[in-house]
Amino acid sequence: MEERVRELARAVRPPDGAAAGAARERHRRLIKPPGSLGALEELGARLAAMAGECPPPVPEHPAVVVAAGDHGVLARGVSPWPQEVTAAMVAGFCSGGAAVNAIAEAVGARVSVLDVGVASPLQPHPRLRSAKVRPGTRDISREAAMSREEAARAVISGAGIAGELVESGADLLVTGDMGIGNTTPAAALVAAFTGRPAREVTGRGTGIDDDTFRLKVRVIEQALELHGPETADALGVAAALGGLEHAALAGVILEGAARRVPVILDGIAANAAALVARYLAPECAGYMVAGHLSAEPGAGAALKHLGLEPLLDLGMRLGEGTGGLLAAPLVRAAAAVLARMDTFESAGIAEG
Ligand SMILES: Cc1cc2ncn([C@H]3O[C@H](COP(=O)(O)O)[C@@H](O)[C@H]3O)c2cc1C
Ligand SMILES: O=C(O)c1cccnc1
Repeated sequence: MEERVRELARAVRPPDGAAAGAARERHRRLIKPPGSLGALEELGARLAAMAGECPPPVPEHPAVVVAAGDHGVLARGVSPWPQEVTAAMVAGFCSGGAAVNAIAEAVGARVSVLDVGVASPLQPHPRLRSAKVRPGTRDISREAAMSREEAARAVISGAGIAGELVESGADLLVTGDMGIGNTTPAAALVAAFTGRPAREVTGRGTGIDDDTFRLKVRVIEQALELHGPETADALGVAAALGGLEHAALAGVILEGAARRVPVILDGIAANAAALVARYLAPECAGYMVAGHLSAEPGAGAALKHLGLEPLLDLGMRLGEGTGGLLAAPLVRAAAAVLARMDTFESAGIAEG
C-alpha cells in the first residue's frame, strides 16, 4: 500500500507556469482597470496553472468529501464531546440535516461521506462510502495513532473516492472532516510539519475551557516528544500523530492534484492533511485553494507554511467542509472572469 501512495505522489505534475503567465497577461487585457478584481485575478492565474490552459475550465460541479474517523486521544479529555457524536453526525450528513448539507445545497455541491475510522457501527447509505481502516486511532500521546500500512490505506481510500467523483463529473473538490477530538491530532501534525511549538498551533476546537486547553497542549507536546517526527517521512508522521480522516484527506488532495482538479481546503483538519500531502508530493500545493481561515490557530500556521492565502475569513470553526464550500463560487467566478469577459480589443474600448 505504501508503494501505491508513492505512485500517487509521483503522478502529481507541476502546475503550468506558462498558463499562469498567460492568465496574468489576459487579465491586463480584460475590460476593467488592471488589478481591479483583486485576489480573484491571482486565483484565476493559479487555476490556469492547475488546468494547464488559459482560460481555465469553469468548474460547474463541486463535490465535497467528508472524511470521518475517531481518535484514541479523546480518552485524554481533549474535547468536551463524546465519541458517539462522530457517528451521529455521519448519520446527519447522510440524512442531509448538517451544516455541510445546507451549505453544499446553497453552493450547488454534492456531498459524499467517507468512513475511514469511525468507532461505532454506521447504517449503510448511498452517500456513505465504507472504507473503515480501523475503528478509531490509538492515543497519540502514548503510541502511534496507526500503522504505516493503515495510514497508507486511508490515503488510498481518500484518493479512490476523489477519483470516482472526478470520473462521474466533479470538477472541483472540497475537503471536509468529522471526528470528535480531531483538532488534537491536526494540531500535532501542524506542529510536526511547521516546526512551531504546540502552544502556538493548538486551538480550542469545539470549545474548551482554559484548563482543558492547557491539557490539550501538554498532550500534543507529549505526542511530539514520543514520536520525534521527521518531515521527510510524511507517511510516518501521519501514522504516528494523525487521524484516519487526515490521511484520507491527504489522499483526496493528491488525487485531485494528480488529475489537475483544484482542491479547496476547509479548516484545520484539511490544512493539516494538506501538509501531509505537501510533504508526500511538494507540487501538490499548486493545486490547493485555501477556502477560508479557520479560527483555529494551527490553520493559519499551516496555510502560511504552504504559501497559501485564504479566500475568506468569516470566523468559522466548524469543519465538515463548510468554509471550503463557501469558497467554491469564488473559484468558479475566478475562472469565469478569464473565460467569459471581453478584452478591450474585442469590445472596441480604448485602454486608459
Ligand atoms: C455536533 C458537532 C458537529 C461537528 N461538525 C464538525 N465538528 C468538528 O468538531 C470536531 C473537532 O473538534 P474537537 O477536537 O474539539 O472535538 C470534529 O468532529 C470537527 O469536524 C463538529 C463537532 C460537533 C460537536
Ligand atoms: O475550523 C475547523 O476546521 C474546526 C474548528 C474546530 C473544530 N473543528 C473544526
